[in-house]
Amino acid sequence: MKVAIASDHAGFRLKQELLGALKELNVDFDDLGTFDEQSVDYPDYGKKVAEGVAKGQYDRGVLVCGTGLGMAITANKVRGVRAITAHDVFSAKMSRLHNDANVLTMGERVVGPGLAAEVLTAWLATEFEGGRHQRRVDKMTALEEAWVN
Ligand SMILES: O=C(CO)[C@H](O)[C@H](O)[C@H](O)COP(=O)(O)O
Repeated sequence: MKVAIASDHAGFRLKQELLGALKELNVDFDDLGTFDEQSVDYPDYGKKVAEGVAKGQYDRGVLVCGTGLGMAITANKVRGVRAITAHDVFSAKMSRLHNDANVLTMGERVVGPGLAAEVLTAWLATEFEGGRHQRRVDKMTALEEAWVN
């Protein structure tokens, strides 16, 4: 599995912690920035990760900002992306089992590094269940495609 990860300035420190978690998990990843705590605009980084996932360059994306919310809104503008914000393990697992979420967002101002690493680990390890959930994901995709033109 190949993962893209990025943050804005408000998520930089948590992103650095999550890089360590990815290394411990032996997950192949690219860090797409930002690379320090200088103020930047989260949509620029959300776009990079979301487009990489949508194009198939990455299997999953991880985005960190202050709350996780702006990154999720941004990533969900890109066709094919199903981004969710999760700060608990149950939601993270369910987003994979039922929603086939391909981008996880978290907020450094919301969650501590220990729990964030647990959430990320659970999210990466959980597979989509398919079945009735595939039908529902297909309906979300159809809705997205209907609004493209
Ligand atoms: O949480 C965020 C967006 O949902 C981002 O991290 C922004 O950076 C946040 O809105 C706060 O920005 P600030 O410039 O650090 O006040």
